[in-house]
Amino acid sequence: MQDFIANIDNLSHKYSKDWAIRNISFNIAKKGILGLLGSNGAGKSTTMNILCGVINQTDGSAYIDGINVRENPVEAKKLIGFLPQKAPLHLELTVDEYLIHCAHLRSIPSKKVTEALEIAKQKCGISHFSKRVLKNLSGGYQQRVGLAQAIIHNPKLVVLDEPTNGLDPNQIIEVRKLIKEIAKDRAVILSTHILSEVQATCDDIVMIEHGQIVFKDTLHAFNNYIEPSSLIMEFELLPNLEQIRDEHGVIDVEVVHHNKVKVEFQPETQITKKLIHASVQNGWSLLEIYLEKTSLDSVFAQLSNKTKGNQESSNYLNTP
Ligand SMILES: Nc1ncnc2c1ncn2[C@@H]1O[C@H](COP(=O)(O)OP(=O)(O)OP(=O)(O)O)[C@@H](O)[C@H]1O
Repeated sequence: MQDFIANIDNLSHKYSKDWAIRNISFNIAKKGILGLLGSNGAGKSTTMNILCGVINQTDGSAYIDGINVRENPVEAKKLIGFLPQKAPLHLELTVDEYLIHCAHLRSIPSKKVTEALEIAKQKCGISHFSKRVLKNLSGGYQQRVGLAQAIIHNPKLVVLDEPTNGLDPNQIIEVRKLIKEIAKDRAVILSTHILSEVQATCDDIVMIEHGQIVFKDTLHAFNNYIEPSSLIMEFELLPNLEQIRDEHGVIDVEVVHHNKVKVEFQPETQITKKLIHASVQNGWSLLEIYLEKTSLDSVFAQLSNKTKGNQESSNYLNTP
C-alpha cells in the first residue's frame, strides 16, 4: 500500500435502483497526475465524491493513505483537497477573505494562516489579485482560486473534477500548467471527458464507461492502444482507388467527400510516407493528407473490442 496515496477497492454505488458505478478498483500513485477519463454520465463524479467523502458508497472501500474514508472521514479528509465541478467560491469575497475562510475551515492554526495563504496564492499565480473581489475575476482566475483552496492545507491528494470545464483555450493551457506544478510534490486525480486533456496532462489513466473500468495503465500504454488507424487524403482529381488499396498496409479506402478519401491502415506501416511517395510516383495531385483525430467514442469502441479479444490482459477490464 505504501507506494500509493489512495486505494479504491471494488467501489459500487447506486443512487436509486440503477448502478452508477460497479466494482471500480484502482490505485493513485503518491506523485503525478491520474486522469479519470469517461464520457458524460460514465461515473467519474460519483467515484470522486465517494473518494472525497461527499457521498457514501453502496459497496466497496476507498482509502487515503491507508485511512478508510467511510469509517474515518474526518482524518481522511484532512489529506484531501477537492475542487468539485463547480468551484465552491463565495463570489462577494476578495481572494484573501475567501482563502482565509477556507484556511479556517481546514483548521489551519491561526498563526499559520498567513503563511499557508501566501504559499497557496504564490503557487496558483494569484498573489497580485489578493484584494480583488472574486466575481470580478475571469473564469480562469476564479479556477486558480478554486485550486488555491484545494491546496491551502498542503494535502497529499488533490481531487479535481473537470478542472478546465468552461475555460477558454488560453485559460485551459494556463490551468493545465498549474495542475502539473501542483502535482510535482503530491498526487492529483482529475476527471475529464476530454481525451486531449488526459493526453496533455496525465501520467496514468483510468477510463470508465457505464460505471465500469475499461482501461487502466500509463498514458504511454494508452497512447499505444489508440494510435490512429485512418487518414484522410484530398486530391485535385480522384485517383483510381484500387491503386491506393494496393499499397502495402492499406486495409480499405472509401470516398468521404468529392475528392476526399478515408484510408484505413494497419499500424506500424509508415503509411503516410508510403502514400505520399505513391502520390508523387503516380501523379495523383495530392492536396492534403492527415491522420484522423481519435474521438473518445472511437477510443471506447477500440478498447471495448480489445477487451473482448484480451480478456486475460490486465490493462482492459470489465470487472477488475
Ligand atoms: N444524485 C443523483 N441521483 C440519481 N442519479 C445520479 C445522481 N448523480 C449521478 N447520477 C447518475 O449516475 C450516473 C453517473 O453519473 P456521474 O455524475 O458520476 O457521471 P460523470 O462521469 O461524472 O458525468 P458528468 O461528466 O456528466 O458529470 C449517471 O447515469 C447519472 O445520471
